[in-house]
Amino acid sequence: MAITEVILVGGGGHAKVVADCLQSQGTIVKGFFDPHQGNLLGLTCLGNYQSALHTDVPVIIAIGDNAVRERIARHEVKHRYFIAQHPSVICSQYATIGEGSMLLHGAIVQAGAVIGKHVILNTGSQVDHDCVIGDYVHIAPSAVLCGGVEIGEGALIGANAVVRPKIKIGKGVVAGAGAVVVRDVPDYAIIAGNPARVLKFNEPK
Ligand SMILES: CC(=O)SCCNC(=O)CCNC(=O)[C@H](O)C(C)(C)COP(=O)(O)OP(=O)(O)OC[C@H]1O[C@@H](n2cnc3c(N)ncnc32)[C@H](O)[C@@H]1OP(=O)(O)O
Repeated sequence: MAITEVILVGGGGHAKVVADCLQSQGTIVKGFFDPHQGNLLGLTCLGNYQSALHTDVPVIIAIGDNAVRERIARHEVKHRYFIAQHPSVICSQYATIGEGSMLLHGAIVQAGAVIGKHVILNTGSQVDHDCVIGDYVHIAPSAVLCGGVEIGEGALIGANAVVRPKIKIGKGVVAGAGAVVVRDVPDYAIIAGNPARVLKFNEPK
């Protein structure tokens, strides 16, 4: 089997988890691009984000911040994007996964789910049947999306949140850690609690 090489864009905490995930799936992480040139599991820093424009090795934008990940994907880096999928992930053969997405340790994706581009399905998150997840979304650790949930572009579903079946969550929404989402959520709302209520709204992009 051919050994795949990948380069990460980003060198923070999320990149650390993604690098570990990639190595666990047998992929060689050649290094990372990061303006801060931090220490990432002993990997080689290859320069800042601009340097990433010049690589032809497949890339993953391993940055947890949805807006930054989107900005880099849209404007700065034009690449072949790789999908990270830890060996512990359970992903239905009837699900589709967009380029650049990261399915981290223990995530579960069920039949009929459609996952967009550059999405993070973080540790132990669950995306059940027929969910539709927009580009640049982050489903945080242990969050649970019941069947048929729709999540708009760039939303963050916080750690351990639960979303009831067939709920529609707008773009740019932030659902707080532990939120229990029982009704549809408008674009850019920040919600929290059980049942989740709107705290305020983010500025639309
Ligand atoms: C690997 C990883 O680390 S992935 C990381 C994933 N990230 C997360 O899960 C974090 C998600 N973010 C949150 O939960 C945040 O607390 C947010 C977005 C809900 C709110 O953040 P902020 O806008 O900064 O609000 P702030 O902290 O000022 O709190 C505002 C009020 O909401 C309450 N509140 C904040 N978060 C929550 C929450 N998760 N559940 C219930 N209430 C909350 C606060 O107690 C406060 O109440 P008060 O006004 O009565 O004092």
